[in-house]
Amino acid sequence: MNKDVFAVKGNIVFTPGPEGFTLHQESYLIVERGVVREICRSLPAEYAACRVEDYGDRLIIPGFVDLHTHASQFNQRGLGLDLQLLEWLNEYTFKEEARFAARDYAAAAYQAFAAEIVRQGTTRVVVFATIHKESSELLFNILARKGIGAYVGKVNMDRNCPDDLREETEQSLRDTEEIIRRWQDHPLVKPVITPRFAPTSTEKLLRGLGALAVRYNLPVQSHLSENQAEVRWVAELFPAQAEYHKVYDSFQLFGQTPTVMAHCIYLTAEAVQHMKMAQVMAVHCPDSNLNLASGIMPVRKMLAAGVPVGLGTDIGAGQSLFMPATIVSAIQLSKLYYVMQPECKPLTLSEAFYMATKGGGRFFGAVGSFEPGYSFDALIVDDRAEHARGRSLLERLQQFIYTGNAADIAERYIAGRKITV
Ligand SMILES: O=c1[nH]c(=O)c2nc[nH]c2[nH]1
Repeated sequence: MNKDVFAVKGNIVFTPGPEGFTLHQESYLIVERGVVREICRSLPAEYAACRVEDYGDRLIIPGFVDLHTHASQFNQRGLGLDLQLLEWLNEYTFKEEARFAARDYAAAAYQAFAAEIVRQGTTRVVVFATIHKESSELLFNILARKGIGAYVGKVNMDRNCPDDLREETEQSLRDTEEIIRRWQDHPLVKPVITPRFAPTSTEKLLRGLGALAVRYNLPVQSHLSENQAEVRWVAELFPAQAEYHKVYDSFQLFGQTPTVMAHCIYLTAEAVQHMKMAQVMAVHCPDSNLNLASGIMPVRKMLAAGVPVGLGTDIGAGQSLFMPATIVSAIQLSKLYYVMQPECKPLTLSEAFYMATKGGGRFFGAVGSFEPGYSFDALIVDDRAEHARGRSLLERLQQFIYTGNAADIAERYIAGRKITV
């Protein structure tokens, strides 16, 4: 039997669409060359000789996709969260990110970050590093060695930030291009163009980054309309643009290549339509939005308009890397929003789970589901505690999402490979 084929056996749960879960009790999932081939109740004769990883009564669910977080803010989790965005950046975040000029500091922080996201069950991550070329490349290397699927962004900033984080524009673009050339063909860890946000970018920088995105056909990540003071500031800095998103769009950084924008709280109907038309993905980061008192993303309106939405932990404005906690926060925040605006129905568990798996996973391609052709990114959840006994698979999943933690995750697979914690 081909060594590239194996099967996992257990209780398989996933969301092919946001409207509900697909459940396969005590079934086999066949993996070939890292990709899901099929799910079946008994092992077909052609696979009789293949290795079976038998997980008994445990749950097998897709690995989580964290669509927005900052590896460089891992060490500052929980700090300064009585502040709002712009003060928090100045008082805490920029000071922390300046420390990544030192290679040893960056290596230790990024090792800790990578170990923690694996432990917490995240199998794919879209992540900000800092402006520093060397330490950003450390992050690429550390994630690649662990076998994690990632888009890593060397951050670009050339104004409105402390001197020790302000790049010379041409150098910033050269450093970015160097990293692109070295990493664009890596199978799992790839570069993403990362202007921090409009206020810390000159037009020249944005123009150069948009040109790189298009020339190398690379995805883009940034922040959009997170905080009201930020939105007003962007209007002052870019008076020629009628709206925040148009700043990015006018420099080919808004859907010309696959794009994720974090937060998206204060958008006009026109901006939402633009996102739908360009299929720009919105990343909902509920913990971050609560902590920095930023506001609530109108998720239901975005979904109804046809905007693709994923979820992000947004460390260090968010406090936890555990994606089920982000799923719960997104649902809870949608319920608060519903109380204020009853026409916006709360998110269901399957909708939020979908956002944290297949919904966000589309940024990586066929990721986040167990349909044939999808990358086998999976978690084995060992929830066989007293409270789970006699419950349905769906109830067990509900309890894991609402009350579980990293200790309940027995194994992790990424692209068919078992990843060690
Ligand atoms: O939550 C956030 N974290 C950041 O680091 C950041 N930078 C710009 N805007 C931001 N928002």
